[in-house]
Amino acid sequence: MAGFFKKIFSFGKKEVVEERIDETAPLPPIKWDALEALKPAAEQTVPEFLKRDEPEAEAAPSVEPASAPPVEAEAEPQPEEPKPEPTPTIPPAPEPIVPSEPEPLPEPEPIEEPAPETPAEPPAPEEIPTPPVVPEPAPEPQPQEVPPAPAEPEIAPPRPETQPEPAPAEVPTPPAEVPAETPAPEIPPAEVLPPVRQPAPIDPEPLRAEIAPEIEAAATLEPPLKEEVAPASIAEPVLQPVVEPSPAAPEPEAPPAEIPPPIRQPAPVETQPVRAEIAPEPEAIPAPQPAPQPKTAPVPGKVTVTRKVEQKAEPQKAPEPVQRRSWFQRMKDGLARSSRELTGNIAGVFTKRKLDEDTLQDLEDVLIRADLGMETALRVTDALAASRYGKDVSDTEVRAIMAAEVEKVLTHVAMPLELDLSHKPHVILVVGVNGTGKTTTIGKLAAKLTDGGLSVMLAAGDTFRAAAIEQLKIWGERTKSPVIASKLGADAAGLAYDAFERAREAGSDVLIIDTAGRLQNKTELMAELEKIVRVLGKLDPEAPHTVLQTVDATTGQNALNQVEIFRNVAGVNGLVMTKLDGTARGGILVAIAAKHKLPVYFIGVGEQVDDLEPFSASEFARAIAGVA
Ligand SMILES: Nc1nc2c(ncn2[C@@H]2O[C@H](COP(=O)(O)OP(=O)(O)OP(=O)(O)O)[C@@H](O)[C@H]2O)c(=O)[nH]1
Repeated sequence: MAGFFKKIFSFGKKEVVEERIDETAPLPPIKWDALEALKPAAEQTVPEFLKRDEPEAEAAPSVEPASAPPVEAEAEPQPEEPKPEPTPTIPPAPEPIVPSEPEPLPEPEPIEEPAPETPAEPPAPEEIPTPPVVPEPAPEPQPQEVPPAPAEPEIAPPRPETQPEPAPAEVPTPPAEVPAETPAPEIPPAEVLPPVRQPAPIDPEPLRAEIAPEIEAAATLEPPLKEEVAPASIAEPVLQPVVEPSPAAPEPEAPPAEIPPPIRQPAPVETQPVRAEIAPEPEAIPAPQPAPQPKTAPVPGKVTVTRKVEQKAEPQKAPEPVQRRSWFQRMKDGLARSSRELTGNIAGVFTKRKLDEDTLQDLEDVLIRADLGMETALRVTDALAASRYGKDVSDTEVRAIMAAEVEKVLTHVAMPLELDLSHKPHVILVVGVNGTGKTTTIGKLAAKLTDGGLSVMLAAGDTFRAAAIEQLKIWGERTKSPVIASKLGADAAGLAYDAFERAREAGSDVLIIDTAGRLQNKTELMAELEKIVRVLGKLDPEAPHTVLQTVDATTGQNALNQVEIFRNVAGVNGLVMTKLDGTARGGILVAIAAKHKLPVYFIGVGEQVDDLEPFSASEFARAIAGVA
């Protein structure tokens, strides 16, 4: 078999190459040496080729080195010696190539060499260069081979030469063509040939498959290079499209397997629509195309901007009007806990019971536990007994009587804050235990005053806490009111004095002075407050004109003591009940009012600037009694 193969290959090449070889006659001797040195065992076959090559031309030897090795490889490679043999064939190849025409042959050889080295599938990338090499020899032999009918079989030999080398297993394929002449023994290889030839183009296919996205572009180039030349010529064009659509590179993995086959046929049509789709879709596919994104930035930019604008505009405008509630409703909601507890207990006392001493005592206990105070509790029970004693009484009737009596108590303290603007400025000193809402109340009040057209100046008299100073500055910014502050730990009285002068110089209508509320050191606190009042009196004997104390409604009965202390030390002449929202002890306001009879100017039911409202005895009484 090996002998036949060699002869056939040599003949086919001889005929084709003879005319070319005439130009390079000196090469024959070189082949002798190379062949002999390379394969001593193949000397038997070598002489045959040599005899024929010498007379006809150099082309024969050039063909032989390529064909000879495979022939031997066939006999030996089948056992497993293909690896050592391909290497010897390589050196002779360059020598015959030296002439000029055989150059195409040596080129495919070096290219094929890497292929056998990587017999596995990975050689795919290496096979890519092979196709480009094939076209070079192809055009040349074609003119020569075309005239004879065997042009195709002749073209095949060069390919089998290239093919057997890339895959040692395919080495027998070249002989497959031989069977064409000897059909009987070679039938199996003949069948093998077609698949073998196809695999050669198939090898580049996997490469295309990997570069699936680019294959489309390559397909456009295929039409001119249809048939066999396609793979060789495709190699170069494939690289070009690969570079261009590289952004689509990430996608090839999944689609390539399916795409490759159909892509070749509709190649020209597919490439265009694909590009067209990519162009308009940069928005939807921004991730896969990192580079083009910045170029298409305007589109996503517009989208994001519109979304942000809508989101900001809608939520801000929509909820605001919805949250707007009447002051009474907000106060009622704030006192809901206090009211529920109180009314619930009242209902429990008067369920299916006639009003007697026991029920009156139980009601008195309920009102006292609700922080309304002893005085207010007695007022309610006395009023109820006077009209309903010995009769069935519903909790609704009890709550109505309670609301009326509470209102009577609060009416005397529910007074509006009056500012004597004959004083420039009208000085408001705000005192109270720390955490009761002094600074917050100052901010809320400043907002009301500035909204009313008054000029306000703020003084950060709580020099013990940096946070208090900063908090007041924030309120100053909100209300556009200047804030006079000093270093941390500075003398509060000195600051108050300076602020008074500054406000007077500025012509401010109102000066609101914040103070510390450290009850931990009562003596020191008292001394500080007394000093502030004394210093302010030096500038204006009537200053401070208003001394507001903030009372935290959540503190319960302790608020009574706090008012007692600050009233005596700082001369408190007005109250602001804070944190009435969410507390169950709102009744303390009634107790404070009944005991101290101090004006309650405002109540706070929240932390927002609008959560400070003038105190209304009727509304508060109805709210806490649960009367609509
Ligand atoms: N829920 C509610 N919280 C309030 C109210 N008034 C004030 N607060 C909050 O109570 C906390 C204390 O308020 P401040 O204004 O710092 O009290 P302060 O008396 O100045 O405290 P010091 O600076 O430590 O003396 C803050 O978190 C306020 O937001 C109110 O009416 N309702």
